[in-house]
Amino acid sequence: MIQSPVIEFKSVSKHFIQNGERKPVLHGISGTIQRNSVVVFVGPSGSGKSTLLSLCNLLISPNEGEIIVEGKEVREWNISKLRQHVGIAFQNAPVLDGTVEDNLLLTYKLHKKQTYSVEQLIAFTGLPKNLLQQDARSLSGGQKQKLSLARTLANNSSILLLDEITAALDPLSTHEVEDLVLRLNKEENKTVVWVTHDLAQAKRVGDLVWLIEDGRLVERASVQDFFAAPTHERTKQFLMGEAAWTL
Ligand SMILES: Nc1ncnc2c1ncn2[C@@H]1O[C@H](COP(=O)(O)OP(=O)(O)OP(=O)(O)O)[C@@H](O)[C@H]1O
Repeated sequence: MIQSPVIEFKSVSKHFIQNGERKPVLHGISGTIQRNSVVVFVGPSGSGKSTLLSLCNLLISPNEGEIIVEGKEVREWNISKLRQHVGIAFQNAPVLDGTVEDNLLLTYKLHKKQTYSVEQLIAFTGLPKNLLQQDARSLSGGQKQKLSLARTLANNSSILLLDEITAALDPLSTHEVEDLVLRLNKEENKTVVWVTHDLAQAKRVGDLVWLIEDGRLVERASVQDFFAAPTHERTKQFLMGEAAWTL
């Protein structure tokens, strides 16, 4: 398979200023995300996973290093083009006032470009068509996530950044959202970067796993190697620690 990087992190460091103090969060992260892959970021709480994700569509900027998206440094992109190209979804999917259809049409109004019809989008998500006229705020958490993913499809984003998108969902909705993301990956060629705390989910969805600890990329491996044959002692400790939590 031809490897084609869509995101490259080059010695990326990030700190925040909190109460006048410099708080380092990421330390010289380097690595590449290949086109059409599903890369899962795992690691302890507070290790910097969401921060690394948020740098990719410039929700925040790096202090040092570069993030190259499709060959161009993020800060050189036109920001609205970057955010159209690199969609991001969070645990609580935001929906706008109005019907489900209004929510899906908003993307078209913003970008004046329609790749898929509203009917195609709703069919792709597996949501029933009769939901189109329903108030979007009345949807369940799982339905809101599917709507949010449909918006990234409407946007024609080719990279999807997903931050704990199933953390608040029941197991059935979690599996449905996973299936939807994997169809976006396989059928629509979306590259997916997925932050999760759920190692079973990482096994189900990932091609590659990155372990982030204390703002450092500790291990980057195929999902099989990560769980069956991790090379780093810290990965083994992390997996043992997580296994203890889930007993
Ligand atoms: N805007 C901010 N200002 C100050 N500190 C921040 C800010 N955003 C994140 N942090 C800090 O950066 C560190 C990394 O946070 P981040 O959310 O990236 O971790 P994470 O690995 O995604 O954690 P979790 O798994 O709990 O979501 C944390 O200590 C967090 O408090």
